[in-house]
Amino acid sequence: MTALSDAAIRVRSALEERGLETPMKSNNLTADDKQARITGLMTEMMDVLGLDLADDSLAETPQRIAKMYVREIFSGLDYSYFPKITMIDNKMKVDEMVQVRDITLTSTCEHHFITIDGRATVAYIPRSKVIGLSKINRIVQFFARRPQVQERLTQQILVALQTLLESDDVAVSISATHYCVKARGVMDATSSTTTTSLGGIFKSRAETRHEFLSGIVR
Ligand SMILES: Nc1nc2c(ncn2[C@@H]2O[C@H](COP(=O)(O)OP(=O)(O)OP(=O)(O)O)[C@@H](O)[C@H]2O)c(=O)[nH]1
Ligand SMILES: [Zn+2]
Repeated sequence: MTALSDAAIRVRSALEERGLETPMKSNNLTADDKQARITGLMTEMMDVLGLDLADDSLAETPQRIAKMYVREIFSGLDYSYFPKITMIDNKMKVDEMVQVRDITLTSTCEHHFITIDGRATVAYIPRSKVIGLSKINRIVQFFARRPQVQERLTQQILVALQTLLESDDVAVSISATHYCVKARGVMDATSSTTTTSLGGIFKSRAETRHEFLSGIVR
């Protein structure tokens, strides 16, 4: 088992304290154990659906799905995948908003295990430290790689950045298409959902909120 980074530990406890951690029950399975178990379960599911697992195109699907869940689309359930975070002292005394727009966001709806496809915009006002820009995208990606509801995902990104930046002045907005809405059920192909989480000055000061929200192109 890989030791967790200090950043991962701090972010996890901040989410736990605020009741924002993804509901999980530890089962002490290693990643390999998880892949083996899911492979068996997917084999059974495909069998129940009446699919022929002897077919050369289907034969490896259970293994593929197990690997995809554990190592890719649900890897954010495991804090050993939390990105390495680079912080730089704010020697240049930046005190205006830093905004990263249109971060590609691909997640999975926890109600239907189907894709959520969207974009995130993240902003913060630097205090003593600035964060390496790509780390913002990586934090978004980490929390997106879980079964999610969009509201929790938005909050988790906010709290993770507040914790790392040691500042409340962070804002996150996500606009996304839920394939559980688009490709099944109500079958609405055009609607999208926007969720916003504002902290510190983004919540308390109308101009800052406006500056952030007006930069988001929908
Ligand atoms: N608030 C919220 N709801 C979500 C999200 N993703 C999916 N849902 C909704 O979760 C709800 C689950 O409702 P259910 O009635 O149990 O599921 P369902 O019978 O498949 O419902 P339909 O999707 O309406 O066919 C649906 O309304 C989904 O649209 C999300 O990120 N946030
Ligand atoms: Zn859904």
